[in-house]
Amino acid sequence: MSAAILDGKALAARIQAELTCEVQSLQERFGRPPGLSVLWVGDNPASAAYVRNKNKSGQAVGIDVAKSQHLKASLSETQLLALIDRLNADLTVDGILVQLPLPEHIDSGRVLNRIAPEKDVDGLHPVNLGRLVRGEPGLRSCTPAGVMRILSEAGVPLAGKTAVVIGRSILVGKPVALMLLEKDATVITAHSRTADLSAITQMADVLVVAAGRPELVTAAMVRPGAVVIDVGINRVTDYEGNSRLVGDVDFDSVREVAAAITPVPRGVGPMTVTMLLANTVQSYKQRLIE
Ligand SMILES: Nc1nc(=O)c2c([nH]1)NC[C@@H]1CN(c3ccc(C(=O)N[C@@H](CCC(=O)O)C(=O)O)cc3)C=[N+]21
Ligand SMILES: [Mg+2]
Repeated sequence: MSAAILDGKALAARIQAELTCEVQSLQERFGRPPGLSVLWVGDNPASAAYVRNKNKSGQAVGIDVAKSQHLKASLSETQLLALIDRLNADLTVDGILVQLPLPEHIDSGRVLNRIAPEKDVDGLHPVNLGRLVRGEPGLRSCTPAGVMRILSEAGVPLAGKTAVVIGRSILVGKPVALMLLEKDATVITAHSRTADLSAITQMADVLVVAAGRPELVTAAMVRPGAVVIDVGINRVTDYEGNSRLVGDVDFDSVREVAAAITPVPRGVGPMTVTMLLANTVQSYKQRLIE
């Protein structure tokens, strides 16, 4: 048996087409497009492609990304906080995203706390994370939201199922575990200190892998018929010196045992970007009403 491939890129394209129509009609009704400012500080090479995708896709659906900025690595924390204050006060900006990681000399917690919660399209402000914990509506982090959308579009049942999340980051592991719990899954969070990871992962009906370790999950760790969502994105160089992207899941072996699996690239990554755009539109509409 070979798993169904959950095509995140195709789903992303479909949702972005819907967003394009919606943005067009919002623009006509309210006289301005939704605005998104992506702030990229320094030159972390991994961030370049992601930031480019966010701005390019934003523009493609009609979101105004003119206030996105690439800032020099020597920018002080004080300068970054002052910039966020200006964007918070700017009525044409509906969404602010500070690309992580930030340079060492900047405290990312303090920066994320400064973003107005109603413009926090990354869903990382304590207010939005608190709303998630409490099961209240609010802006939800993009990668976890993308994972949940892939599962719902594929019709994967969650209530009463065992979901295992590998990884406990604030960007992915913790919020996705809460979202799975909200859908009545029995959720286990495994991480780098978990004893006998394989025994835990073999329990999973749904396995979400956000460990940040290339091809950590092999076929022997996966229960036959499980649904596997690979959040990892790692650039590796093979013995011939060729560079390629791999996930945290050994795709070629796991696809032989899983019922369904997301590829890397073209899996979760494009959905992360799409959920960012959806959050920006949500924030725009919310801010119009309030
Ligand atoms: N504040 C913040 N919010 C984030 O959401 C955030 C972040 N920081 N830091 C880094 C991670 C990573 N991330 C991705 C975005 C797009 C792709 C993406 O477009 N991937 C494509 C192409 C990948 C490629 O070709 O390099 C794919 O998987 O098919 C992947 C990963 C957002 N992140
Ligand atoms: Mg860890």
